[in-house]
Amino acid sequence: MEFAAFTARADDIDAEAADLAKTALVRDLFAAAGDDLSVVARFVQGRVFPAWDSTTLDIGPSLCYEAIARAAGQNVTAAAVEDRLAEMGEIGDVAASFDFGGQRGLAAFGSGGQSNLTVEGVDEALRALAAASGSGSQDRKLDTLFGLFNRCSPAEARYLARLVLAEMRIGVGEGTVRDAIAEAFLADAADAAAVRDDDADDEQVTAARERRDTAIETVERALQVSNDYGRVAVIARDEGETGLDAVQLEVGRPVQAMLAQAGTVLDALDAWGDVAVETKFDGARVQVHYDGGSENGEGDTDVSLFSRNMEDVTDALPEVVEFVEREVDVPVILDGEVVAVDDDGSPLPFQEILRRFRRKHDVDRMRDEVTVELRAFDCLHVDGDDLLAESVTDRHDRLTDLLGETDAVSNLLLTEDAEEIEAYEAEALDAGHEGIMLKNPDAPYSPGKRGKNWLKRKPDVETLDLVVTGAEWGEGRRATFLGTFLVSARVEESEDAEFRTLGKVATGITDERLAELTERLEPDIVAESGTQVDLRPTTVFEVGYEEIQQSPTYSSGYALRFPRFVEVREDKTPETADTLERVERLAEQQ
Ligand SMILES: Nc1ncnc2c1ncn2[C@@H]1O[C@H](COP(=O)(O)OP(=O)(O)OP(=O)(O)O)[C@@H](O)[C@H]1O
Repeated sequence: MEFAAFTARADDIDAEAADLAKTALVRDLFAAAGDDLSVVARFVQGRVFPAWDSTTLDIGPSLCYEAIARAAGQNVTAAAVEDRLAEMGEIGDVAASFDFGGQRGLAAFGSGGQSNLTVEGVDEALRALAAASGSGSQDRKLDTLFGLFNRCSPAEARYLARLVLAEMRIGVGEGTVRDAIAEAFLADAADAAAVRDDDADDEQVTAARERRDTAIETVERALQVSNDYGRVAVIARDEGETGLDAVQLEVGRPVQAMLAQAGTVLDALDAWGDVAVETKFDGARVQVHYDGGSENGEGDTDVSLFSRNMEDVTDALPEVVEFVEREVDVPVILDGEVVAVDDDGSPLPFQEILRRFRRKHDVDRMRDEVTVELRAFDCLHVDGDDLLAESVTDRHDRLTDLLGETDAVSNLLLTEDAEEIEAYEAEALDAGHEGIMLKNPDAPYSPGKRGKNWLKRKPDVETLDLVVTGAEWGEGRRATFLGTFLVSARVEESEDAEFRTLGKVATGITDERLAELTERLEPDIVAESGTQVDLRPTTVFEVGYEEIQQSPTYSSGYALRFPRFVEVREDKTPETADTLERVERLAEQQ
């Protein structure tokens, strides 16, 4: 395909505002792309390389301005290009505003005022440019880019500049490309697309939409698995649905990470009954690919580690590479978090992992300063089996089969009991983790999706300022601390400060804080029975919660679900703490 033909269609796509009509134009472009289909499917999104490939062109804006300036002629400097950019606001428009290649339409172009650039030629040139490395590589990049601009018509220059800086600005996102692939090459979607434009009756339109949606899902799955729009477009055209269904994960090619939404324990229990609960590790997401140790040439590591953005971070994390090589002997793709830990394996603050995560220099020196470890929580592939469609629990079983029940694997609790979740959360927070994740135990792994199947437990929106009226001594290593605090609301009308109990708070308090609180509250103990103590009301806690429930357990007639310690309200006294009336009001508003 001529590059000029591609850019003319890009202009048409840009000019079309309606989503469906835009998709139809992209579909027609794909249908006309012939041998260049895979490149066109990427270029249309401003990509030269597939998403799984972390190769970059490594062309910064200034190199691009310099190349444009050179192609624009002797009197134009990079500074002048920048000035024009400040005026016009967008590099494509700037590139299109210059007269490249001397006598446009004569010597520089072939017959008919066309440049002789092809989509394939531009792709090859850009790939060669990306591969340039070592001394003088920036100069070679500049030369190649200058050569390309020098041959461009204004419309071509507009899109070349945008392609090089990875933003096409024609309003074509991943969804448009996916739908266009389905419409161009899968019979069901094409047929459905035709129906939607007609004056068909509702039933026909619904049936057509369903056929189109099914076809789109087929494309979507193949895209999720391969992360390669070009390859999927070609498979859809040449092998149809059967070919797309056969697309498999490939070890070494990262998959988009599944993401979480904020949610509550009660949301999770309501929606799924059983909940898979895990620690939320406070580190950096990492996807581990290991080819099982097959022969792959001298000294090459066969473990690759990718960040959440699919950037290759293998060299920064040698401990994780060594761990995988030591513990695993089959091909795998694992999902997890890499955390910084102290000598006991306890988690260190998030800032510490940032000192290691993308590091390119001094890795060995930093390795001595900050120790990192893998915490795997999911398993996408083991020894030839793709597991994306399996449930959370089955995938986790495969993970423990692989690595055993060690610190390197999340400890998954399957429960329908809110109190068990509360206890799990308390333990996770005590151990210094960020919190908990709640997962639908039956859910598949949906790459790139921020769906409702993974919830990160939401911080409490509403808090109450409650008086501490009792406590319990802890157990084991915490036997000398007050560990659980009974919190109460003030009865507004009461003459002599009356308080009604509302719940027990044990979650969200570090050991250090417990020691402080014990020291502070011990003088207030007025009665003791077993591990339980009554306290003179002096101290106000800010307490978070998920829900207020009617309950006979406490004297207020209410109970807080998932109460959590937030802070001591040093600025409040029991007289200014929240009242039972406020609690009642909040309970009604839920
Ligand atoms: N057990 C776990 N299961 C899934 N994700 C976990 C787990 N432990 C830690 N995580 C991390 O939690 C992230 C989701 O939580 P969070 O939303 O706080 O992450 P973020 O990157 O700060 O924000 P966001 O994902 O909303 O952009 C995951 O991407 C993963 O890195």
